[in-house]
Amino acid sequence: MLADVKVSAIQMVSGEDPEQNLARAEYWVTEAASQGAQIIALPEYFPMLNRDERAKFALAEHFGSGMMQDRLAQLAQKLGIWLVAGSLPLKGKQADKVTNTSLVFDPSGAVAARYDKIHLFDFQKGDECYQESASIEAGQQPVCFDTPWARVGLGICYDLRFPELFRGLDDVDLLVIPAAFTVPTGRSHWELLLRARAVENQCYLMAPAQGGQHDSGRVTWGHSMIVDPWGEILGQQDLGEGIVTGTLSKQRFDEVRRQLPAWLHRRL
Ligand SMILES: O=C(O)CCC(=O)C(=O)O
Repeated sequence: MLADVKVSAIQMVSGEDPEQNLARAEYWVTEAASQGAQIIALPEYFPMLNRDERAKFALAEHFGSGMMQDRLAQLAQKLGIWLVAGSLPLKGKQADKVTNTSLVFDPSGAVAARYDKIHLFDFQKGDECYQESASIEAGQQPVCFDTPWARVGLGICYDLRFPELFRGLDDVDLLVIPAAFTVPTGRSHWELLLRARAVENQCYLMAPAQGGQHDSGRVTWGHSMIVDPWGEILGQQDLGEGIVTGTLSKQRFDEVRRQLPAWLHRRL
């Protein structure tokens, strides 16, 4: 179903102040829209990247109401774009957990999709230690949604390592994977995994990331990227805030699947 469309991945270096981060996100999304992007995606935890789990709980909203969701809906509506709002914490079913959720707003400001991160990042290497499973309620459902140009599948950060999640989606044209990768894993695996997911699914992939030194002391890998169905990198930003824009081309998409019909050769 793909039709040509411009898309943008926003890279951020979110600090601890949600108001400041939201304002930066609004600025960059507006900038991307002014460059003609119709589908714009923010990174994981764009409203706040913090080591303090309690701050995440304080920020979490109920699904369907709250300042962050209102601002994002208004932004999508004002600009007339599809906004994949990276991820933000929403209140979970369990009182002691939140979800790590990507909300998608359509140009009317309505929520077109909700994806809760399925695979939780528990990791220990040197100084870097994360235990997402202690505070995050895992999602259960793979999610994709349709825009007028493309069917889009969603994943968040660590999900990138689980190819079966994306293979299970219904023939998407574009994968959007907001992230905040660590430096050691990013250096070794980020580009490799992004390009592999694009090549094996023969689709476009856009990965908006956190990238740089954050107020909290955390450092993230960045390298936001747009990859085409052949695995070529259409654009990337190493570190710091900015926009990566690219055009999804129907001609290129069809050509890759025609020349190398691996998608058709799957043994389901
Ligand atoms: O998979 C990785 O290496 C990083 C994942 C991560 O940072 C996350 O899911 O928050």
